[in-house]
Amino acid sequence: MPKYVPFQPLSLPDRTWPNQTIRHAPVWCSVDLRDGNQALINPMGPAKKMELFKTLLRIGFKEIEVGFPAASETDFSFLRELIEQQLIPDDVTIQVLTQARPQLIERTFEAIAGAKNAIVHLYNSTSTLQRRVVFRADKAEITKLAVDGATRIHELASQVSDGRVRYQYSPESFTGTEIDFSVEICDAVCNVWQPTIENKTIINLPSTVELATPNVYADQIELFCRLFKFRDRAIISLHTHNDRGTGVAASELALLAGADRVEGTLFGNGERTGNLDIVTMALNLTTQGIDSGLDFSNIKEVRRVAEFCTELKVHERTPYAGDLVFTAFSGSHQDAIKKGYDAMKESGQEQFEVPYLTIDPADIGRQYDPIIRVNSQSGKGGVAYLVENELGFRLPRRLQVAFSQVVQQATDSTGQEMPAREVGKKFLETYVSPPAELVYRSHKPLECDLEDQEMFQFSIEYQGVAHEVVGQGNGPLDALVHALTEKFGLAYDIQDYQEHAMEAGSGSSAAAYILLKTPEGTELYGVGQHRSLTKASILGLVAAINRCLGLSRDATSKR
Ligand SMILES: CC(=O)SCCNC(=O)CCNC(=O)[C@H](O)C(C)(C)COP(=O)(O)OP(=O)(O)OC[C@H]1O[C@@H](n2cnc3c(N)ncnc32)[C@H](O)[C@@H]1OP(=O)(O)O
Ligand SMILES: CC(C)C(=O)C(=O)O
Repeated sequence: MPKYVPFQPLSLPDRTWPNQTIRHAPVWCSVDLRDGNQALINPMGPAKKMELFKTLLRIGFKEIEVGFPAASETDFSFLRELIEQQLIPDDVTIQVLTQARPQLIERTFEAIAGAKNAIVHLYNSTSTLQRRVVFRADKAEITKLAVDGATRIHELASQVSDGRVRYQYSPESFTGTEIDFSVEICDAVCNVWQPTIENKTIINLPSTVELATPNVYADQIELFCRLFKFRDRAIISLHTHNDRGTGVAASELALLAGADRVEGTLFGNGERTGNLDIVTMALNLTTQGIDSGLDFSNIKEVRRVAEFCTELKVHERTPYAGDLVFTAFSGSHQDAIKKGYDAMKESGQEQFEVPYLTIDPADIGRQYDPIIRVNSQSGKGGVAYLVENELGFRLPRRLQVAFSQVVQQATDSTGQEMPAREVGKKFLETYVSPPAELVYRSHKPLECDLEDQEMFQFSIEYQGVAHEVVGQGNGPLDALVHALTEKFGLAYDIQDYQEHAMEAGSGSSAAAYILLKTPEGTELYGVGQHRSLTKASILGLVAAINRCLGLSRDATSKR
């Protein structure tokens, strides 16, 4: 006998779920305070339970499994506190889990006394393996266990006069149970509970252990729904775990297969590899334009509470919530993201269409600025994005290329990420305020008789000495270049000039980008920023000249 044998899928050649699409959100039930809690190294105490409960309410859950009150005093007294302190909103139903054992069921009803709306959730395991090794019982005995439990629940519920009690039954380990037996036992339980169209029973079909690919679970759900006598009087609920890493996929496919309701936890906390991650599943719906009914607009706060209560960290790569999921390090991704945002801004379109991003981070309370982070794998797009975001400069393409090489050199030499603020600092010290041999103080126009020519006098300092220089040209930049060539022999050619107004918030100033060519043929940018466009241009030119001067200084010192 081999150690591992493949899961035998059921035969369902006329399956219909692959042709379906999800069109609306399921009913959600959070099981954070029960399945999530039972899997913790340190189960939550009353204060943490309360904080998590309140967070679940804020998110918008209307059904919350608050515990297994017959199993633990903490769960019991927490439930009593919720009920006695009237902390459960009228439109919220609390759910409690119990095994099919009379004393546990009785204690469960003591726990929910006074609750306006409660779901009593009965479970017993039904799989071939559990029947054989845990219960050592045949199908009839397992069915009797469930029916006896259901009967006791029905008796106790009929004595409740001050609240509504609904029923839920889970054939635990459903995925390892023959479908006809799952149907048989659920039919037997429903025969006791006698659900109606108005008062449906919840039949929860758990993938207690994920045993096969998600399509197999979908087949199981579809076939169950076809065979189950009470389908029209039942809410079919899913409860997937993530043993094979496909808990979300399994629930999504099973919704296609006809399920109505989904149980899960925030960020997938739960037994072993966890329960279905409700945050991921809900936000997956959001990205399809479907209102999930849950509010994750402040996902950071939800994550903070979940991490505090569970003492488990949300992994950096967790969909939507992880630290790194809105971060692109690699150059081509950064370039594409920047272009995507620019295109959306230009077109003013509503539809969110940015390469590599499935959701607008702002919709879940995350920020744009950490989207792009720069390390030695980054390219011009990301670097330009950061400079624009940090400082408001919209770099011409050639300057993007040039500056990304500057950044690349720095990140290659440190082997470290360069934070956005450092990138901004590097940009300023490289292009806006490089070491200055030449300093511009002021300028004024002079009379000029020549057509299409202007003349200016510039007050400058060169190599620590103040000078007044005069030059003429087709504008102030040209005039300054001529004046400096004439006076100091600084012969640089302007190759490119670009400018733009800086956006509001940057002090409504202008930015100018000057590309100079040295007599040796090297091209260097300088950047100026000032309230006056003319001064921004002159400052950009002076910055570029200082970079050229620095280059020849370096060359001389190396000789
Ligand atoms: C898949 C799930 O997540 S199901 C939820 C599981 N959650 C928990 O177990 C957390 C809370 N549980 C507990 O605190 C305890 O297990 C208790 C209080 C419920 C029961 O405690 P104990 O009776 O002392 O022990 P234990 O859990 O070992 O009981 C196992 C017995 O219950 C039986 N049993 C297990 N599940 C069920 C069930 N759903 N219905 C009836 N009997 C059951 C087992 O067959 C076993 O019987 P045996 O003692 O005759 O062999
Ligand atoms: C009690 C059931 C629903 C359960 O937690 C599981 O099967 O994982």
